[in-house]
Amino acid sequence: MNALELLNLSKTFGAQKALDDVSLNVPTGSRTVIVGPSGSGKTTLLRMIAGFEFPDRGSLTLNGQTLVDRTHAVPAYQRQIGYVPQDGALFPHMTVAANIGFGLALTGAARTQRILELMDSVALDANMANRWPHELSGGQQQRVSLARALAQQPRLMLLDEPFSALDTGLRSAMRKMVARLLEAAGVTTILVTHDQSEALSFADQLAVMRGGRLVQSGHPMDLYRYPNDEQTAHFLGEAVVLPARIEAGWAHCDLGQVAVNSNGFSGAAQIMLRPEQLQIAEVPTDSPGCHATVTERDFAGNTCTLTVELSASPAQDPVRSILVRSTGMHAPPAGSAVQLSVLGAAHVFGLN
Ligand SMILES: Nc1ncnc2c1ncn2[C@@H]1O[C@H](COP(=O)(O)OP(=O)(O)OP(=O)(O)O)[C@@H](O)[C@H]1O
Repeated sequence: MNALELLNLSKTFGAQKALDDVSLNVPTGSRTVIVGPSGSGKTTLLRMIAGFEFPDRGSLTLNGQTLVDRTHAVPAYQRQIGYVPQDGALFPHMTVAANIGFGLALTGAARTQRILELMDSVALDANMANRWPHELSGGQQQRVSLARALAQQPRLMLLDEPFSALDTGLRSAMRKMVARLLEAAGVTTILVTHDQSEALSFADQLAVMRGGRLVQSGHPMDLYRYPNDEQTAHFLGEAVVLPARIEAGWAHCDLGQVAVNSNGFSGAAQIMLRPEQLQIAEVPTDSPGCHATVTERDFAGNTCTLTVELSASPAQDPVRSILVRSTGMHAPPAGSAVQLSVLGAAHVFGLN
């Protein structure tokens, strides 16, 4: 069942089209991530769901209740939607406890008890209750902001780049903690980010935006493996894109013959492989197979990205340089003669 249904939403600011006919269903209890480059319309969409922005066209329904359509709009404060903005937006003149309890109807001991429960749920120590926002780290401020939003028992939680101010280690720990917490609370969540690895790891539904349009949505693994177009492929990770001739389930390209899921299609096409689908072996150059030379080694600890130059390219317009991922410790150095083989099938653009 869908918690939220967005239908044909459009919004223009002056001459700038911020949202262009966006439709999306958000299943109940899911974690949907909206990802896209800067200016693609993510925040506008989130603010529209929250009720801070109104569409020129389209409608928005939450748990069967129409929040916005041509005839009416439910104001933000009546929507029961939690919103955690990028900077946490804590009230600077209120303590942690007062921030979290801001909208709570409870009083006395019951109020204190509920605030402590909420602090506990976001892993904040009870002795922080009387601190001021400026006495907290970025991660702690985010957790207070989240606890404040959870206190309202929202029907939907909106998170706008909530981890962007945190350093890499804390960011991934916070992401896991928030995912666990929202799952345990059964709250349907929409998170906005421009960070593709964050999007892939947090989402069970991923929606990719570009230029105000929603270009693709689905399970993150499906979008990573089967992107609709080259731009989405590159946005979600490194991609090796090659021209090919497809015939009987095989792509004939600069890597030789590569398996594809072509659904009976034959003809010219662009194919895509992720660098981790390419295996590299150091071999003498006279053995059969696809030969290449390592031209660059980019060491990043546990992984290493190699740029390799193909030795012989049968295509008229050869793709000479491609990326391959290898384990950091055993990656051959620049200048090594190597042989490439492909793991699994390549994706053919234009067939999904
Ligand atoms: N209030 C506004 N007035 C005028 N233009 C706006 C307004 N809000 C957004 N825009 C424009 O609409 C487009 C979409 O902006 P939006 O903030 O939704 O993008 P975004 O994907 O969230 O970007 P970022 O990742 O940089 O936050 C941009 O071109 C932006 O300049």
